[in-house]
Amino acid sequence: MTSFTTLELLTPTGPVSRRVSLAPPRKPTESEMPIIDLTTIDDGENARKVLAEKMKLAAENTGFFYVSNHGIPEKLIQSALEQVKGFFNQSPADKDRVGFARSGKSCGYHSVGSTQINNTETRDKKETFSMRYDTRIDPFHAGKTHEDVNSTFAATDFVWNGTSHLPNFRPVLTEFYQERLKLARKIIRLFALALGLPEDYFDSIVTQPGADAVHIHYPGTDEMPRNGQDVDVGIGSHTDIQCVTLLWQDMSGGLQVLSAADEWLDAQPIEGTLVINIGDFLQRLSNNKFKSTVHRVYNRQKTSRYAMPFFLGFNPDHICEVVPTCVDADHPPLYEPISCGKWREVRLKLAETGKVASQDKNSLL
Ligand SMILES: O=C(O)CCC(=O)C(=O)O
Ligand SMILES: [Fe+2]
Repeated sequence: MTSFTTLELLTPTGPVSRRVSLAPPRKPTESEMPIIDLTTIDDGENARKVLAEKMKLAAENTGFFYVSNHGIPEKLIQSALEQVKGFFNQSPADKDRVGFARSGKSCGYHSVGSTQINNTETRDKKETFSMRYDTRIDPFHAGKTHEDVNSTFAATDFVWNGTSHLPNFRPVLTEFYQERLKLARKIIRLFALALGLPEDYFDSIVTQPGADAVHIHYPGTDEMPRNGQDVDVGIGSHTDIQCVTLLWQDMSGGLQVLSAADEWLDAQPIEGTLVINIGDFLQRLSNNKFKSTVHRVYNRQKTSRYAMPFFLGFNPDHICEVVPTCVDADHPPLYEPISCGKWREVRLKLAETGKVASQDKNSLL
């Protein structure tokens, strides 16, 4: 008989207790995590409608799928990985020069164990280097003068100044960020089609989006802890906050996705693919049609695991409501309008403190 434990999870409607299987993760079925081939993504709207239909099925099922032929050169991904390894191989003091708190808490370095995304699991056994959206590197704004809408220019300059001794770190990570931003904008167009909307429906609200790139190192483990205890979780059970996540993972394995039946699925790495998943904000806008699904990572091997997720949100100040195609007399909107920036802030505060400020309570409805 399957046995279960209970985890507290942060969901779009606030924290909930959820029954979760203790059985080892199983392989997902084809429809739980399909592979969608993006070769035809630039071939015209009819070709994109075919892709969008496949994405819709995945979005309504587990909210997780793989994409192949996504157009980001493998060579660029491998160069980014080399740079990221070089960064993490530095001394703790060198990494702390670009510490998250020092940068103004919007980008930079988090050390191993400094975060705990889920309070019912262990601290997260990972270290990260995060980049935030910066208009100056957005190909969409090339050749324009820039206003610092998010007040992050100083923070991003701070982290690049603190890594300038790693000569290719900034240019390679910037190029990789730009490629993912372009791909994420194409993917959000496919999601618009998948929601029965015109494909340019979201275009005007991804011009200066909340778009974060995180580079993660999960250290290996030398031996299994004694007394039947498991190793610490790499990143605890959570849902992603914004709209769409594009995840590159190395071949280590360890990413687990919670099925509708509360069982863990093994989102095994597939060479040449990215994993795409839906975040809470897109679930809100879709009136829960699209699923923002709980996932976590364990690195149980002796060697390091590396992963590089990219999170796309909308322009932070734009107030968004449930989209018209997901509302009718039988399906009234389940959520109040809110901006993606405010939503992110409320969710991060909730993750940090376990509480929502009373003036923000309505935002979580
Ligand atoms: O490392 C991974 O494969 C996933 C990381 C993740 O879920 C996250 O950063 O939100
Ligand atoms: Fe995640």
